[in-house]
Order: sequence, then C-alpha cells, then structure tokens
Amino acid sequence: MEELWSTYDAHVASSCNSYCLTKNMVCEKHFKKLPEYDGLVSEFLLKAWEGSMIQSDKGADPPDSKDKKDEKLSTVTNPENGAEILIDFCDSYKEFVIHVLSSPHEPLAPPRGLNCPSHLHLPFHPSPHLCPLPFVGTSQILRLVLQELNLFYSRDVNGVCLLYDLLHSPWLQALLKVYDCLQEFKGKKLIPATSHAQALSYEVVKILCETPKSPEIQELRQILQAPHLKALLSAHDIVAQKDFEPLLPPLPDNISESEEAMRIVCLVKNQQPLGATIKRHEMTGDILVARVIHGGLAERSGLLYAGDKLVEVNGVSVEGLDPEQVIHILAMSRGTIIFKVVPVSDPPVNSQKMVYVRAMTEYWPQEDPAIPCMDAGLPFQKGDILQIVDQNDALWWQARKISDLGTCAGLIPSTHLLKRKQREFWWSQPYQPHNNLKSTISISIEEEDDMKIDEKCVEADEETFESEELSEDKEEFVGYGQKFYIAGFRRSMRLCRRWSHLSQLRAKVCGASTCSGAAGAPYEEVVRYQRRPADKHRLIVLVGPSGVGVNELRRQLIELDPNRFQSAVPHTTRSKKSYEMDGREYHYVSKETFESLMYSHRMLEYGEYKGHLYGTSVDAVQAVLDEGKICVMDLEPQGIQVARTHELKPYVIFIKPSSMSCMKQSRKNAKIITNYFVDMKFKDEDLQEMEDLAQKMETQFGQFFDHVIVNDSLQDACAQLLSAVQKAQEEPQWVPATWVSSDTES
Ligand SMILES: Nc1ncnc2c1ncn2[C@@H]1O[C@H](COP(=O)(O)OP(=O)(O)OP(=O)(O)O)[C@@H](O)[C@H]1O
Repeated sequence: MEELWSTYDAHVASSCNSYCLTKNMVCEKHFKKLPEYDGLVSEFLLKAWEGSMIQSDKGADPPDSKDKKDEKLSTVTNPENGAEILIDFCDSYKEFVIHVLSSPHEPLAPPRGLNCPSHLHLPFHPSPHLCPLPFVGTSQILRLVLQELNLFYSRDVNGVCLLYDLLHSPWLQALLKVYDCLQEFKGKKLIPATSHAQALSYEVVKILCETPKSPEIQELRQILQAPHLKALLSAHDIVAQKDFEPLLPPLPDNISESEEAMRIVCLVKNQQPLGATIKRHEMTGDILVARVIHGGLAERSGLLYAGDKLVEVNGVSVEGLDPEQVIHILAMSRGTIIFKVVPVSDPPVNSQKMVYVRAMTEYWPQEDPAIPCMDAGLPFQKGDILQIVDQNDALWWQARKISDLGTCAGLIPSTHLLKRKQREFWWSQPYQPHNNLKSTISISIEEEDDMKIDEKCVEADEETFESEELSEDKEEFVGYGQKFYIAGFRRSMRLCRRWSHLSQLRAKVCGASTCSGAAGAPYEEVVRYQRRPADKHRLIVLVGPSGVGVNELRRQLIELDPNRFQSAVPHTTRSKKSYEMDGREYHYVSKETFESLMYSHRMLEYGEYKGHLYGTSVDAVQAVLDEGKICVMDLEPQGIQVARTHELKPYVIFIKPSSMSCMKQSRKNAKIITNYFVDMKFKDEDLQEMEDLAQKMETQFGQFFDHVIVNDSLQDACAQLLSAVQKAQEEPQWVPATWVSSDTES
C-alpha cells in the first residue's frame, strides 16, 4: 500500500507543480501573476495529501498485495480520499486557469476544488485586478516554484527532494536568466535613440572641456575621445540613418475573388547575386524560377521557391518576355527588387543528406556553354573537396568548396552529366586535349612515353651496369654509413620502376582486372577519417618525378627514427648474391610465385629489369604495418590507384621540384642515379625535364595527392615531410567513403 501511494504521490505532486508552472508561464503573457494561487495550491496539495494519508492509515487492515489493484480503484472513488481530492483539484485548477486566460475581463470565481472540502478550511482571496502584465521571467517563476517546493521539502514528501535539487541547481538558474534576457530582447524592436550619436558626443566633449576638471570628467572625456568609441558611434549613425526596411506598395483594393493568389516578394539587392535562376516553361511560355541557390539572397529570404511563376518584376509584366530579357531587367535594377509571383503549389523540400566528394576532374563553368547560368557555376580543380548540398536536379547539382563553406553554393554538373560530357568529348575530338574536362583515366600512350626513360640509354654497356650495380650494392649494404640496413633503395629496383616494361606488363594484367575501375568517376564520395590509436598506421606513399629527391627524403625520414618508419622489402626473381640475405635486401622468389602475386593483384608495383622481375607486394607493406610501424614507400604515380584500398589507406605526398633557378643552385652537388652513369651531375635539361614531368604528374594524378611538398631546401622539405606524416596518422583526413564503410571491400 505504501509503495503504491508513494509512487502515486510523486506523480500527483509533480503534475500539480507543472500546473503551477504552466499557469504562471501562460499567465505572465497576459495578466499580473496571482501569487496567492500558488501558495494556495501547495497548501491545498499538502493538506489533501495529509488527508489521504489519514484515510489510508484509517484503513482497518494492512492490504494484501493481491488486492492492490482494487485498493487503487477504491482510493480514487472514495470521496473522502485525499487522492481523489487532489485529482479533482488539479482538474478544476486547470479549468480555472484556462477560463481566466480565455476571458480575462470576466469576474473571477474561485476554482471548484477550493470550495468543496470544508474540513480543509482554505483561505481564498482572489485578486480582483486583472491587468496587462509586465514581463515576468522564467527564472522568477522558478524561484516561486522553489518557494513552494520548500513546503513539501520540509515535510519530506516523496520525490520532492530530487525535484528541489534539480530546480535549485545554479546552472539551471543561470540558464533561465539568460533565456529571460533573450526573451525580453526578442520582443523588442530596436530603434535608435538618436541617429546623430557622434554629433552628440562632440557636444558633450565640448561642454566637458568648459566645466571645471574632476577625475570623473577627465575619464569621461577620454572615453568619448577614444578612437574605437568614435568609430563605434560613427558606425551606429550610418546604420541609424539608413532605412533598411523596404516599403511594399499598398495592395490594390479591387482584387477579384477568382484571381490567383499572388505573393509579393521584396528583396534588397546588395553586392551578392540574387541566387536564383529562371527558365521558360516549354508549353505555357511562363517564366518560372528554375532553382534557388543554397545560401543565396533568394534562399535566405525564404520567399522564392523553384517552380514559382514570375508575373512582374519591379512593376514590369514578364508575360511574353524571354528569360534573357527578364535577367536584363534584374541586372538593371538597383536597390530593391519587387517580384510578383504565383507561388508553386508544392514547394520542393530538400531532404537529401549532405554528401562530400573529391573532384576527380576539373571544371570551368566559363568554358561550358551548356551551364544554365554561367555566373552561378562553381569552378573546381582536381582534388578539391566539395560539399554537395542539393542533388534534386538530375543534371545540375549545387555544391560548395569545403575551403569556402560560408559562401553561397554554385552549380556543378551531376555525375551523370559529367560522364556524358566526357563520352561526347572523347567521341568528337579524339586528338585534342579537353579544354574544361581532363580525363582521370590512366595515362595516355603518348604521355607515358614522356615519362619513361630513354631506351637508348638502357641499352648501354651491360658490363658497366653489372660493375656499377655491384659497387652500389656495397654502398647500400652499409646503409649510408648507418649501423642498420634500409631495404628498398637498391638501384636495380629504382631503375626498374622507371623501366618501360612496367607499364606494358601492367597493361597485360589490368586488361582483365579492375585496377582502373573507379578511374572514370568524376566525383569520389569521401568522409572524414581519423585513425584510432589502436588502428594500423596509414601507408605513406611518396610520388615525384625522377631525381626530385623522393628517395633522399624517404631515407632521411627512416634514419630519423628507424623504429617508427620503415620501407617494405621488395620481391625479385633474380638470384641471391653471396652477401645478401633473403628478406633483407629482397624476398627472392621464383618467376611463377612472382607472377601469381601479380595476377592476384597482390603487387603494388612491379617491373622488369635486365630480364628479372622486381616489385613490392601488399603483404610486404602489411608486414611493416603489422609491426606497428609506418611504412614509407616510393611509387610511380600509375601505381597509386592500385594502392588505394581500405586495407592500406595510403596517404599520398607529392614531392615537387622548386623553380629552375632555385634547383640550379640547390642541386649543384647532387647526383642522379641512372642506368648508364654513376654519380652524374644534374644538367639543365635534367632539371627542365623534372619540371615538365612534375607538371604532367600534377595534371594527371593531382586528384590523388593528399599533400604537396616543394623540395627546395632539403632540411625544410624533410621537416615538412615529418609533419605531414604525423598529421596523416593523427589528424582527421578526407578519405574515400568505401575505406571506412565496414561492409565494403575495396
Ligand atoms: N633539396 C635538395 N637539395 C639538394 N640536393 C637534393 C635535394 N633533394 C635531393 N637531392 C639530391 O638529388 C639527388 C637525387 O635525389 P634522389 O635520389 O632522392 O631522387 P629520386 O627522386 O629518388 O629519383 P629516382 O627515383 O630517380 O631515384 C640525390 O643526390 C639527392 O641527395
């Protein structure tokens, strides 16, 4: 019985309190508060509760648990019972509040519950004055509620303790005070007290100068003459003297019943574009709002929607006009533009979620005659991350660059449209490079030829080769003067990377593979990825034109902390030399094993050099990552696509040459590794070639580069590399969405 009651009490008590709160909150808007009712309610509840307890105590025998349901019923139906009185009172109190609010000028009658139980002897002094109420804040109401709760608190009513603590908490009180302040200001229309505050200030200063000096006068003069206050008053006057509220023309009196409902929209033109495009309806010839650009003036006004029919612009009827003529009227208008529109019956709702994509191609609206409005187009470059805000239109989406999220969105071609454009272009101009859309599909034969090394050189003296390779082996064996051995720097492997057979071999394998599967997609959906400390590290891939310093930087990074950074051990089919160890310089495997790795796409890169196969496998990279280290590898750009899997999550850093003049200076003593000379100095042609190649790489593969480092000063470049590698592992980065969706295998 007691358990039943306590639950019930807590419920009724909180209901009654919420009535008080509701009453006060509603009343405050219209009438003076009636504090006597608040006290009355609590007093009444308390007495009713005591009454009910007396009733329950009077019950002859303690009830059995099986009868609990019946008891609850009898509790409610017994007229002498406190619970019923409580409920009855709450109902009548609610009715009373509603009555007072709905008919404020009628004389007050006491609430029903307050008259009935004579044994409670409640005093009742209704306030005869109901007049408009000054603002009574929520924090004040809370204070009153707390006062009432105090009564319950002192008598240890069940559940009140908790409620009291909650309502009494300083954070709630502070929050409500802030809320009150905001509410108070919300209702106020801000009108300047004077539009000549600056002149007034000068006047005051003048008077102060003439009055006898005192510290207060001195201080006030200083304040009024401070430049920031002068600037503030000047800004105030500029705003105060302007009338920003456009005046709408009066509605005509003679609007017939049958006339379509019109909306008159008034926009104040500023430096920004209007943010809407128009079109002509093919059948009716009506001028319609085609789209409203997100974040633009029209969208922010909330008054124009795609599909609205334009009737007039600045009082000029648009009937029979071309969209261009309407645009001309808009362009000529200054200040306020008034549209008369027939609103669309069903304004479109954008319920799509925001999508982020990486642009895999570049787009220049100025060079695209098909764009509905050139000025509304959003130009972007390969690798830009775009926030797509609207995909309602099948052909033209709306997007922003994440580097510029505060601006209004722009039009970009949809995936479907961009692919169609690419197809049309390829069919129509097979021999021309595209002006505004450059393919992301793998390297063309012509350009690939530019990237591979001159075969004449490769066919140079084999003997020189052997002897030079041997001497390099020895040098490499001692690990650049260090006590540890660094794999993956052998000259044969590096030359092999550049060797033309690489692309030929890859062409054979990829004919049947999916390695260029997503190459044609103009946008790649991306998400923010933050590597958790327990996750494996991301693979670091360095890319750059031959001779730019990729290997030098990689070596310096590894030497900096060999326990943290490591290369993957490559595979080769050549036989092991006497001083070599399997798994240190290379993994020595048979041609069959190598080919099986190749055909099962477990090779990130591979090539042939002097009749032997060389390459780096996914497993070799994984082995480094499994040890908890960061694997740093050097890849030809064509290999990036293969490495882009959720398994390795590569972070690609492009090493870029600096300007020719800087390079001539910095590479004075540098040596190129070639297959025909050892320790050859850079010639001007080499540097020029490096620059050209870097440009080609950026144009073709720039969309895959997560970071670019210009290798001018070796020390700076190395510091930048270290910081980029740390960021890649520790800070959130944009990665393809497929890498993080758990069910997707890439
Ligand atoms: N910033 C720099 N300043 C001076 N010399 C540099 C700089 N960066 C690299 N070098 C030197 O340039 C030469 C070529 O560098 P490196 O061997 O790293 O080129 P690479 O990009 O790996 O080319 P490849 O792939 O053809 O081996 C080396 O002698 C290296 O020490």
